[in-house]
Amino acid sequence: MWCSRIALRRFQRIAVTPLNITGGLTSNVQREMSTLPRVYVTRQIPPEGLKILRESGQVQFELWDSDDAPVPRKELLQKVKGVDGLVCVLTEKIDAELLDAAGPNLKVLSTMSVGFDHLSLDELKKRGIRVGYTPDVLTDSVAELTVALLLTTSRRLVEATHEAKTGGWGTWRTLWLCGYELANSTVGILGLGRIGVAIAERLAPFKVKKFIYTDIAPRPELASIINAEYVSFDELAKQSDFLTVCCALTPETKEICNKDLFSKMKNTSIFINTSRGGVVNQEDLYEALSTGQIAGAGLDVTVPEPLPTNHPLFTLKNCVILPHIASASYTTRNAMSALAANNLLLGLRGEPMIKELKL
Ligand SMILES: O=CC(=O)O
Repeated sequence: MWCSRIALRRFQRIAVTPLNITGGLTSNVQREMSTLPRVYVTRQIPPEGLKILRESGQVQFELWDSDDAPVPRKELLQKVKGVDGLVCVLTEKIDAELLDAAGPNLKVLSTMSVGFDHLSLDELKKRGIRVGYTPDVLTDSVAELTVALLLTTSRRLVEATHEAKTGGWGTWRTLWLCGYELANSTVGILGLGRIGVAIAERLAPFKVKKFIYTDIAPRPELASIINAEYVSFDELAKQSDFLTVCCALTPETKEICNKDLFSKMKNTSIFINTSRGGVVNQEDLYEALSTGQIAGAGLDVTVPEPLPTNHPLFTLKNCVILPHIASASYTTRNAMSALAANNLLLGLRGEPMIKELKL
């Protein structure tokens, strides 16, 4: 608790608004600044990124000075008019309408996310807009959270704390709140990338027997790090005791986890998703969980977000739902904001970004 208070205070000290940037400057400096590239930042991003933008002397920026709610679409469409650069987060849909509103000055988009399903890549490419994103810096945090969610789900921790708090804890019982253990299990990874490898590395000490994965094609270099075997999609479903989804959301992976997959899984298996909600058909998942087709699911991502509190998935004891927090550690979110800021500045200078999407 003390830790989060200190972090919050630090955040409040460093955070700047557009007013702080220009406030107190001489009119000469203000005139000079008005020739700098204009940037709109769609969220109050963590302090490291703001500091980099502010101290760069390279841009003038304005931001939606809140982290509580996304900038309303109407305001966003107004604010992006004529900007040279845009820093966004994953709640902003960057589509043809927005890019048209921004106009031809927009040269660089920098998203503070590893996922890019909120971006219309074709539209960005058509307009020659370069795109930065934030992979790698969040890998550890996402892998840690995935392991936490997996254990929470498989060992029924939410149910257990609820029982303890609400009087359900009677005598010690032999099969009460039993779950499934990682020792001697097969862990399947759907979409093997940096994050899948990092998850497997963390799970291996739990004495997992075997790692398997599927992807568009084998990825031997990554697989060799964790000694994972490439299998078909069907085999992944059939063999996995724990199936963790790590793929990006693309037209090809949309709702790839549906009744076809769930019907092939063991009724003792646990399904975990920390990638994007759109890869799952939630009605099929509800069916699989409520009929006992699979044992449990842990989801950090859903469609929509936030998931309405009256959504049927919330009624299931064997479904643990988190509010999209996989990368939510102070270190990681600051690193993401710094990378997003640096990508933007490099892009605006016409230099290679640290992490740039190939369009
Ligand atoms: O989900 C989080 C991200 O894409 O960074």
